[in-house]
Amino acid sequence: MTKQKFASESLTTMTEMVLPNDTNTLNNLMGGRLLHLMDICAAITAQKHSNRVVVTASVDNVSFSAPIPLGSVVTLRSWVTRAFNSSMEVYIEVHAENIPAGERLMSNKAFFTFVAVDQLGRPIDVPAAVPQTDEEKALFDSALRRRQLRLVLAGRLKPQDATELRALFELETA
Ligand SMILES: CC(=O)SCCNC(=O)CCNC(=O)[C@H](O)C(C)(C)COP(=O)(O)OP(=O)(O)OC[C@H]1O[C@@H](n2cnc3c(N)ncnc32)[C@H](O)[C@@H]1OP(=O)(O)O
Repeated sequence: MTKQKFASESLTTMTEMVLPNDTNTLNNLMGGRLLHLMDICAAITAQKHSNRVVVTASVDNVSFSAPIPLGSVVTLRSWVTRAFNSSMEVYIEVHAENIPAGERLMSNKAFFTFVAVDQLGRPIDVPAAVPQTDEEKALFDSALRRRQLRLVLAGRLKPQDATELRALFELETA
């Protein structure tokens, strides 16, 4: 298997129009529908990086700060920020556009974690992700901190073992 891949090789873009079936009673895109689209786009990204079947292991905080009205064009863009052993962190950002009005805003961004699995659902190692641009490098550098935070919150890592978080809060290591 390839030992490493550029982050840009996993770049995925998806574009959808918000239709009546996607909306709530205020004619805005349902949050769950948006999460579904984000999950698909991010999963394709993780597949591109690993060339494996992938499963969603976790989704970090997603905020819905502005409603996305019926008729908007939603563009999702994602790439693998960093790969660990079998898991990959995927960054995804969502833009909503009113094309006739010439308006475009970033509506959401989030980090998903996917795990590559074999045919029996067992985790399997993936290539390292190599960042190239400044943005990719910044997200790569901060990925270990986010990984430790989500694993602590999931009860999979003891807070005292979260070295990056301890350094962030300048806690004593002794
Ligand atoms: C695309 C989709 O929507 S798929 C459908 C929704 N998702 C699912 O059904 C997944 C269900 N969950 C699972 O199958 C399992 O819990 C798995 C495959 C995610 C993990 O399996 P485990 O037996 O716990 O494996 P293990 O403890 O070895 O962990 C494997 C990796 O998952 C990571 N992981 C496990 N849980 C989490 C979590 N909550 N958040 C982030 N990463 C996690 C681990 O850190 C590890 O990463 P690493 O290999 O890079 O170090």
